Amino acid sequence: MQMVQDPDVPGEDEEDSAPRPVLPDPQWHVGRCLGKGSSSSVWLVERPVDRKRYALKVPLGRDALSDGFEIRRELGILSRYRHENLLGVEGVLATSQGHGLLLEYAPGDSLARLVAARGVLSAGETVTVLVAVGRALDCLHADGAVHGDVSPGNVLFTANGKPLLADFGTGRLLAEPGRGGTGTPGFSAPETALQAGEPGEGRAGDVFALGALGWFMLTGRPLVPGLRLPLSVLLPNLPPALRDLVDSALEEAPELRPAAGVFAARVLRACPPEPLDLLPAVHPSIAAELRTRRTSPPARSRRRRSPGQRKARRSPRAPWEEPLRGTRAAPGGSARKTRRGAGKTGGWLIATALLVGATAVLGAIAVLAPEVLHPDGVRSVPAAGQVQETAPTGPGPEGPPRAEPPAAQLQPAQGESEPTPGELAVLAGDDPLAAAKVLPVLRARAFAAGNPELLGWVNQPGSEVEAADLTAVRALQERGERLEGLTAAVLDASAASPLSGERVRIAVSAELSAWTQVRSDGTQAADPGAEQRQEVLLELQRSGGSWRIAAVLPAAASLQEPSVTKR
Ligand SMILES: Nc1ncnc2c1ncn2[C@@H]1O[C@H](COP(=O)(O)OP(=O)(O)OP(=O)(O)O)[C@@H](O)[C@H]1O
Repeated sequence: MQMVQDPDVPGEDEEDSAPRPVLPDPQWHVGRCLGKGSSSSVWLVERPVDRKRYALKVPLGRDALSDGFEIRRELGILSRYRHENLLGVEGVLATSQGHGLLLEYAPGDSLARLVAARGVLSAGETVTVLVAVGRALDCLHADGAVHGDVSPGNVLFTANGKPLLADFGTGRLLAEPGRGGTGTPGFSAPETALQAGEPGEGRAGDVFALGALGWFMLTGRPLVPGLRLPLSVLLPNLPPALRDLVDSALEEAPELRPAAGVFAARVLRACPPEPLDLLPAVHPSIAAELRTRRTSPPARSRRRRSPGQRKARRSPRAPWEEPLRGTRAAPGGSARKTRRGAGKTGGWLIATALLVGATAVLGAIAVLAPEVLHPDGVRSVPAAGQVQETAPTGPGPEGPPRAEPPAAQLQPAQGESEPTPGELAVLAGDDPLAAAKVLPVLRARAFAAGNPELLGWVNQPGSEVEAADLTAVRALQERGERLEGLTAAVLDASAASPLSGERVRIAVSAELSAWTQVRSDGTQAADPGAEQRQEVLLELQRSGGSWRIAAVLPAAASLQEPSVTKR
């Protein structure tokens, strides 16, 4: 399985290198390091007298959080925001490294670590996270507050698999003075840098980040801003309603994005939520505590139900809202344990869950992202009523892609596999502005033909944009599909950095035509894509005597030099 290395996930060594805080108050015991961010390390602390566990977030620089009075005042404000999907802020503790924030402990670790350990999540698991984070944001937005850094490192899980949105306000408390609030690359809205400091405007930015979170969970990668392809290309088996909702949250225009609460409610209706399989990501000492692993495949009763019963089932609930297995409602509404209650779940549950959980995860990956399971080989995804032959692709992780089309009908038409001599001359020339006008055209042609070979001329080897494009075009190629009619026209290209040197930035205004996603037999495979106008910043790199795209950034990134920075 392809592991995704996320910048939010600290390695073991990195965590070990964080200085262990000493607490003057003897009633606290400091345990293992839970994680390390850019400005703080987080430690498990326990109060042996009542065995209560918390997470203690301590600044990495001693100067931060030195003013205990100011911190307590701010915490007073933060503690106004209470929601079941917001990580609780419990208080302040003096440590050898300044004041630390006492937080609710989330044993299930972070979404960043989960995706790094497992790769893509299933549609149902994605729904579980999106609904929770959407509801937490709705709570903040209703009070005029904005989170500002919704990202996988800031989504944590309880042992029940309930997602908790973390770092609301506390990130700001611990950050060094002068560090901006532009969010995390891949999760910040195109307009974020432009709107910094404008109160109220950030709500749509939070919704964009929520959509980017959905993209991240479903594809296993952060969004590459700019010329983004629709999810229908990458994940044709995704429930269309969920796909459309994620796309709607990622709309370029903030006013077109839904409100967080509306988004959460619609996502919950779009696809049944599933409990998260957290086991691969948690610390070994936590495995026995987890209550989230699936003990059976998503249940579908074969019994016929009356229309009334069907209606009752249709009211969707997030998994953490359901009564735990082994509990039933006692008279008076409270839940009490049955003979197979909590604490007796033991080895059989773990063993069954390991087996079923692993199968479910692999199944989800096979359906949603076959390239994750078969990075170098074609796994055919038959269209409705069709059986396709499979054939191996070439290896080619480095340099121009060498994937071979699996069947004769997938061969690109003459002239679609290479740039024209005129285009080649521009790419090899001295004018990056001219190259910036050709590269998006070639890129669109690669998608129109379902031909990854062309991308070897377009994207810088080893770049994120190359990986994302190859994944998408190979997915199309495997299915024998193409985006018929897709063309790109660059309306304007202007320098966003000095044009001397081997790496330059060009602001590009491009228009993508409408297209139809068609199978090799000409039938339509997904809803047609609409024409779109996009403003992006292309980072071009000249290597091997030719200009290629090294990164695609939101247009707003031109305001930040040298690249988008994380708060
Ligand atoms: N309450 C918690 N319970 C369990 N683990 C936690 C908790 N808070 C943080 N962690 C772990 O520590 C990691 C780092 O925490 P966090 O991201 O809050 O630090 P940070 O300094 O704010 O990071 P950044 O500024 O880079 O966003 C998290 O990704 C998570 O793995």
